[in-house]
Amino acid sequence: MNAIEATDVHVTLGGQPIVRGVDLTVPTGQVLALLGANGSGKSTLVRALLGVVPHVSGSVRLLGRPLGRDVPWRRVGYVPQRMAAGGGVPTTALEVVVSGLLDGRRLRPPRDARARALAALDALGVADLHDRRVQDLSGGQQQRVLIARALVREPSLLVLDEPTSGIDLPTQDTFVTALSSLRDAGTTVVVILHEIGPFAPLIDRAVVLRHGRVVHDGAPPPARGEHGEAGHDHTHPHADPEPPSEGPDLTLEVTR
Ligand SMILES: Nc1ncnc2c1ncn2[C@@H]1O[C@H](COP(=O)(O)OP(=O)(O)OP(=O)(O)O)[C@@H](O)[C@H]1O
Repeated sequence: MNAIEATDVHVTLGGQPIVRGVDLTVPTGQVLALLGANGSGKSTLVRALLGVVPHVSGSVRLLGRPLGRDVPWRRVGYVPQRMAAGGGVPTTALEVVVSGLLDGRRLRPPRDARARALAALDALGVADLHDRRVQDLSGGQQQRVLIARALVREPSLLVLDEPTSGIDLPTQDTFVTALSSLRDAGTTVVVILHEIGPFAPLIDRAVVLRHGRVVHDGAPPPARGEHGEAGHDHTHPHADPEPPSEGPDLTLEVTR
């Protein structure tokens, strides 16, 4: 079965065509990197695949079901682009992760929620921060908490939007380790990346977007692509001289 089947997806935001006819079939168990310059439509595409923004035409199936109520959402994990994990509400890291175990039908977390949440935090190397308020954590620590929140669901399909932007190398390595165990468990992963970097050995396939269209679909570009080589300029964080314009661009790159 395919985890994602998207056909001719078009998304328009603010009157502008942002995703322009994307076909994307992701077989179960594949680890796919979605690459492209700032503003090429990567986040918008994954949001449309998950139904967070509507697509104006085309069709999307997730885990065998048409996008909508029939999708087994409990089996889908999503880590959006960097955002304040706790907003204005004082919330501990543990609570954020436990919230990953809640869904519409379940008002109380399962009995083993605490143990599972602690294990997820531990997998990301931040178990010791479990009773700290998320808003007091650094950006990279918050990002790890959000990834733990997605992992605790043990999703069949995990979608990550730039999970490593602004986090340091040791944290990236922790994340690479967490991702490789997911891969070994047969989880389908779609990950938006700026640089393939340490993920190279884990990536089965790379899709590069430019101006809302797929311009490459196949082998991942080299980890440190040479300038001028296919894939390089689309994956480099500073390649696009145009700053991203209006929109919910939440990538506040604190450490860059
Ligand atoms: N709600 C919105 N209204 C209007 N335009 C939007 C909206 N959201 C995004 N856009 C625009 O859509 C384009 C694609 O944005 P998107 O965030 O999908 O790109 P991206 O490839 O993920 O970029 P980045 O690498 O910077 O995260 C950008 O030009 C952005 O300004």
